[in-house]
Amino acid sequence: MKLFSAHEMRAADQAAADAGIPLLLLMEAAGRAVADAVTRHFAHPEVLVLCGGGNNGGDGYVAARHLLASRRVSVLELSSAPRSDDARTMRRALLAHGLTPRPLEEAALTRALEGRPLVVDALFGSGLTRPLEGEVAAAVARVNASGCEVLSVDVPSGVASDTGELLGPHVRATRTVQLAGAKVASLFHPARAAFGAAEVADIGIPKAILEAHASVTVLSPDGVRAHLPTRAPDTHKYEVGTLLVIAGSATYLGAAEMACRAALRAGAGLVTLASEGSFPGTWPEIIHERLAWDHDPLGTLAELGENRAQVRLIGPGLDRRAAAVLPALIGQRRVPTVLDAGALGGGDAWERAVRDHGRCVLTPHHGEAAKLLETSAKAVRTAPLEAARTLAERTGAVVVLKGATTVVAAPDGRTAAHAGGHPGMATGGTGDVLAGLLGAWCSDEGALFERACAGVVAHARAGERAGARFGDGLIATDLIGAFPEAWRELREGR
Ligand SMILES: NC(=O)C1=CN([C@@H]2O[C@H](COP(=O)(O)OP(=O)(O)OC[C@H]3O[C@@H](n4cnc5c(N)ncnc54)[C@H](OP(=O)(O)O)[C@@H]3O)[C@@H](O)[C@H]2O)[C@@H](O)CC1
Ligand SMILES: Nc1ncnc2c1ncn2[C@@H]1O[C@H](COP(=O)(O)OP(=O)(O)O)[C@@H](O)[C@H]1O
Ligand SMILES: [K+]
Repeated sequence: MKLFSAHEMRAADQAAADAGIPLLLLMEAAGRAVADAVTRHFAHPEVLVLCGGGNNGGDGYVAARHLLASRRVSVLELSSAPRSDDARTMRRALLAHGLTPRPLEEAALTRALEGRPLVVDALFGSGLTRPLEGEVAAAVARVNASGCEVLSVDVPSGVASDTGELLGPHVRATRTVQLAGAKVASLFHPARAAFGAAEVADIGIPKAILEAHASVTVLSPDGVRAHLPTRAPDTHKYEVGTLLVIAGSATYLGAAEMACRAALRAGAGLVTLASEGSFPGTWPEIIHERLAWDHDPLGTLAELGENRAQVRLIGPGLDRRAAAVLPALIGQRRVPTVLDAGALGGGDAWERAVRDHGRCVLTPHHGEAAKLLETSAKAVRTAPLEAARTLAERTGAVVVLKGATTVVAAPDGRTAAHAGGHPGMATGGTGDVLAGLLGAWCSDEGALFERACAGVVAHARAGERAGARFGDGLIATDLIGAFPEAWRELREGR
């Protein structure tokens, strides 16, 4: 599935029109899809349709017409007459069926809501350009306070479709029927919550046109299945990918250990942890190479054979003293390299090293991305797709921008987003687990973007499984425990 900005959707509409499918046809299909969703999901005998002055309102008139056959329907419209020819045409068609819209005024709305109808919200869609205010904002507040169930058309009115940030007053929908494709706001919090259950309706724009106009893929288990690592029956440990983890410090040795354990559970052939200090060794499978950050760490690491470091992960719980050698460390081996946490150093030399390397995967959370982009975490949260793309373009690396919705961006512009997981994952160490499993899965250097996408979905699935068991009290190691089953489910299409 693809994710659309308002601009991309308008361009797709235009391309459809140029190809011979006029907007009026799309609007008819849109309104029909909304009426079908009402029939499928709601049993209310009474439906109140609220129509705005744009094409979103046009969809509302169509839905009202189709619902007349099975429900008691009333329509309240914003006092401004429909602006587009298409919406006007649909309004006339409704009149021809004997239903006359009435003005959306306070008294009329209050009366209509008393009958506890299903409300179809067709006030504003992707054309919203500013926060709702005055009478419209008051009407939306009244709908929200009524306790009535609401089905929004395309976007809950008042939500700006291109960002997860909320502009101002908005409808809180029970369900939203998005037209032709998912909207950016439906994937990112806090706007995502306003959509309720979100679905996408096909309104007859040819698939090729939709594909050509969308730049972001919504990740799904089905979408990443082809990129899950598989192994031949006669393989050996040096063939499936060995991982060198350069991580840990006196305080954060646990981060390094969790990354190593996750990598082993994700199928790494051999995992070597290079860190200073003694390592508890509770997982005897992890090989420990001692290094001293003050005594030629690069020399120590250089002595490790090539076959022990087909992929590197640098960063979880990394000792602060590593910062001084970070650019040289990144450049030391040309193998796929995941840079997490302490290895997301930033600065000119770091950025040059990452760009020159050319096979890096960066896994910042919003705060780390803000530091790398020299902006605020709020700016990253407002435009995470743009932030991930900019960072990927600047560094030439695949960027995994972590959050409740995670964005994956490749330097060539491919972008994907995933909204899975569980709120319980907001706990220390879950990022280390992701870093470890990406380390295990990024052995295919020709498919770093695809493998990163698969890793993000599998990590989120493990979080969902652990969340179902432990709720908000899940801890990072629970994810490692849940990972094998999550991986199996994805492989088997469950
Ligand atoms: N391919 C598809 O997906 C298809 C989509 N279709 C449908 O079209 C919808 C987009 O339609 P749209 O462009 O006419 O915009 P829509 O949201 O109805 O109206 C907004 C209008 O109101 C105005 N306005 C903005 N903000 C405001 C505010 N705060 N307070 C007051 N006024 C405000 C603004 O005008 P302005 O005042 O800024 O000049 C604007 O013109 C889309 O969501 C979907 O439902 C289908 O019909 C066909 C195929
Ligand atoms: N509310 C949430 N819903 C889903 N996933 C989440 C949520 N909060 C955090 N995550 C995921 O948990 C991980 C947290 O990573 P990070 O912030 O680096 O934690 P740490 O550094 O403590 O390991 C990321 O993969 C992120 O996508
Ligand atoms: K709407």
